[in-house]
Order: sequence, then C-alpha cells, then structure tokens
Amino acid sequence: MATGVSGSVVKPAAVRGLTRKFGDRTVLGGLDLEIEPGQFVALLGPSGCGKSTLLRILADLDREVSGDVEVAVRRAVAFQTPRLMPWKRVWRNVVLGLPGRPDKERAVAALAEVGLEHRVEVWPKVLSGGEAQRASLARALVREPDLLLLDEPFSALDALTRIKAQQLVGELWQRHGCAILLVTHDVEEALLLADRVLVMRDGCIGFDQVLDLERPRDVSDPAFLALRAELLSWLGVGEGSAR
Ligand SMILES: Nc1ncnc2c1ncn2[C@@H]1O[C@H](COP(=O)(O)OP(=O)(O)OP(=O)(O)O)[C@@H](O)[C@H]1O
Repeated sequence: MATGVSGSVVKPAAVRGLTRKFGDRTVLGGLDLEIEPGQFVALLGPSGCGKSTLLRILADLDREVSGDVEVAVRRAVAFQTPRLMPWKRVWRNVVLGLPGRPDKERAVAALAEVGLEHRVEVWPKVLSGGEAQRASLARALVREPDLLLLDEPFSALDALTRIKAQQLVGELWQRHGCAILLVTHDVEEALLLADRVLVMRDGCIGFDQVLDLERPRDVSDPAFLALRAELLSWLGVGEGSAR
C-alpha cells in the first residue's frame, strides 16, 4: 500500500488500484481515478456502493486500504451534516484547526462569502440547517483547498434551500478554482453542477464522462435530458419510473 499527499500538486487526486474491504466484503475493488486541477466531479451510485468510503479515503480519514492514493495536501471536506462544534462560536468553528492564532478576519471573510456575515458571533445552535451547511462550506473554503470533498452536502436541506446551496457551491467553485468531488444521489444536481460525472458500480468507476454542456445548464436541453436518462439507467432507474 502507498498512501500519500502531493505537495506540488499535479493532480488533486490520483488513485490507482484502490481496494477497501470491510471483513469479507470488498467495497472498493481496485478502483482507479484521477481528478484534474479545478475539475468539478460528481460521483453517483446506488446506496451502499462505496461513495462515502472513497471520499473518506481521499480525506485521509481512512487508511485501511491497499493501492496507491495521492491527494493534494490542501484539501477540505464538508459532510451531509455540518459537524460544527456547539461550544464554539460560528467564526471560531470556521478557523478551527488552522495553524496559528484563530484569525477572526479570515473567518469573517469566509463567512461573508457564503452570506453569513451576520452570523459571525452566534453559537451554532442558532443557525438554520441551510446556514449551518453554509458555515461548514466556509470552514472548508477558508483552508483554500486544491481539492474540496463534498459528501451529500445538500441532502438534508429543504428543496428551496437546496437550490440556493447548489447555486452557492457553483459560484464558490468558479471563484476559488479548486477541484471538487461531490458525492450525490441526485442526477440533476450532478448535471447542473459538474464538469464530469462518475457512477460507481461493483467497487469501481463504471461510468465516467466529461460533460459537453454549456453553463448555465438548461434542464430542458435535449443533451441534458439524454445524459439524465443515461445516468438514471446506470443507476437502475428507468425513464418514467418514480424517483
Ligand atoms: N466502518 C465500516 N465498517 C463496516 N462496513 C462499513 C463501514 N463503512 C462502510 N461500510 C460498508 O461499506 C459499504 C459502502 O458504504 P458507503 O457509506 O461508502 O456507501 P455509500 O455509497 O456512500 O452509501 P449511501 O449512498 O447510502 O451513503 C456499505 O455496505 C457499508 O455498510
């Protein structure tokens, strides 16, 4: 096994032959993946196929693997739940874990970027679900990552908040230029946001396509609809079936 971090980043992530077993069960079976600098990659796949497992490995939260894993030193993660420390004010959460003295100015700038300049001093429990998730994004971005790992960050949000959060992530990505790996269950979300869509199957990447769709994406564009149908069929959901 070789895991490592690349200081001078050529690829934000380069994975070769990655295998992860839990007991007798092989969840990742020799997976290969390279992510290009600045690329927005969406990762789809049926529940339990190993998406979060892959993301945790890229985040260096799991090293019980075989294969080669090289990931940019500067990476950050935002999870499905915001995971803010309830005993620290929002701004302190944003810069938590950064080296040196807590830099309030930096935290305030990051919070302003996600529209939370009015929430700098409050405790996390005061935040709405959408605000907490934005604070979690600010905490990730303040690290100026080369690779931002997002594990279903919108799935717990109501429909309207979710649309706003998706737009925000799209804007932040364009501004920061970091590569993003977004784990999602939502085919439309993947097609609205990503440059490239992956579908996991049998412990590997089964479908891997760079999207040739103009931005902003048009959900009524025939090319968008064709890709949507193709992805749904990869996910075992036929067109016209209830989602
Ligand atoms: N720490 C663990 N110990 C044992 N099994 C685990 C562990 N973590 C994950 N698994 C198993 O690995 C498989 C893949 O889990 P993972 O969470 O990566 O799937 P997923 O594709 O992200 O699923 P979902 O879309 O439902 O979140 C599942 O069968 C899960 O039960």
